[in-house]
Amino acid sequence: MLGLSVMRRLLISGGMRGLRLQQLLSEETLRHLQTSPHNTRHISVISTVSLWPFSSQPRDFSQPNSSWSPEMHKVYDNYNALCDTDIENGEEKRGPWRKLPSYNRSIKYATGGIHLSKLIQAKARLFTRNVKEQGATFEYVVFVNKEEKRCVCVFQAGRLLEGAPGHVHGGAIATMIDTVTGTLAGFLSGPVMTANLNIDYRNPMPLGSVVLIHSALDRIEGRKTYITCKVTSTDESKLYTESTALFVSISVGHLFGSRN
Ligand SMILES: CCCCCCCCCCCCCC(=O)SCCNC(=O)CCNC(=O)[C@H](O)C(C)(C)COP(=O)(O)OP(=O)(O)OC[C@H]1O[C@@H](n2cnc3c(N)ncnc32)[C@H](O)[C@@H]1OP(=O)(O)O
Repeated sequence: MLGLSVMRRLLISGGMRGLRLQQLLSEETLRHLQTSPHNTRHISVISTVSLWPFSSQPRDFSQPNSSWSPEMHKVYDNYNALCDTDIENGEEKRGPWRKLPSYNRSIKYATGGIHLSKLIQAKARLFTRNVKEQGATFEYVVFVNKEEKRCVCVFQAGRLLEGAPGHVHGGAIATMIDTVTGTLAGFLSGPVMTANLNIDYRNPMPLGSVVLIHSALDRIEGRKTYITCKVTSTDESKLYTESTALFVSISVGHLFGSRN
């Protein structure tokens, strides 16, 4: 095993494939973290700690896999095509749509001070990405439109998400709504937490369905970001749920118990 000083030199020289926090967060989240005076101390602690240098590239769960139904593939392909880069007069032109990568945890194998050890638990996993069997629970990909301040998630509900017989559990649907609205709020406003989530369940969602979760910014008032959300069939003819969500911007210190 390499000594710590050797590993540190390899990391500094860029000779290893160690991942940094900056590579795992969206540009917007990092910008908010770095510009907020509340976060300066925590981000400087976190960002200087490289992750375990021998870890491989984390798996991006938003990539197609063999559990996806033909419908899931088709809708994914349609939205993915919107993310293509065009070449105009020799210049790369990027449209407003972007596919977001998705990992099963945000920070891996970091070592550090008391703040990090409180936040980072080696065995912690993102709730929606913690089942190894592909297709068993939450299969989803989020596409964001930065200009229109909205996003669309393509979601295939696996068999382990059963609630009412043959149908998706209301809590699993709520989880996906929280995830998608939270992703949009975080994309637009930086670090946030869900303060309020209201859901009207309009129609039962059959297990194995592929649905679209449409989420859009309603308004931002100071620290409050209000998001609306609708879950529909892929042809948008059937409405499964309607919801509204409130996210409140937090400082990183809030996660450590600070109210400042
Ligand atoms: C990092 C990378 C990760 C990868 C990501 C993967 C994506 C996954 C995405 C997953 C996403 C999953 C995300 C999750 O699941 S987050 C987990 C679920 N959420 C929580 O645990 C949050 C718990 N609550 C709190 O921590 C605090 O209460 C918060 C932070 C929300 C506010 O406490 P704070 O002390 O900071 O603020 P404040 O109390 O002064 O309030 C501020 C303003 O807000 C208004 N207000 C507050 N609450 C409510 C309410 N219920 N209805 C209406 N209004 C409310 C309040 O009146 C005030 O308004 P105004 O007086 O200013 O007008």
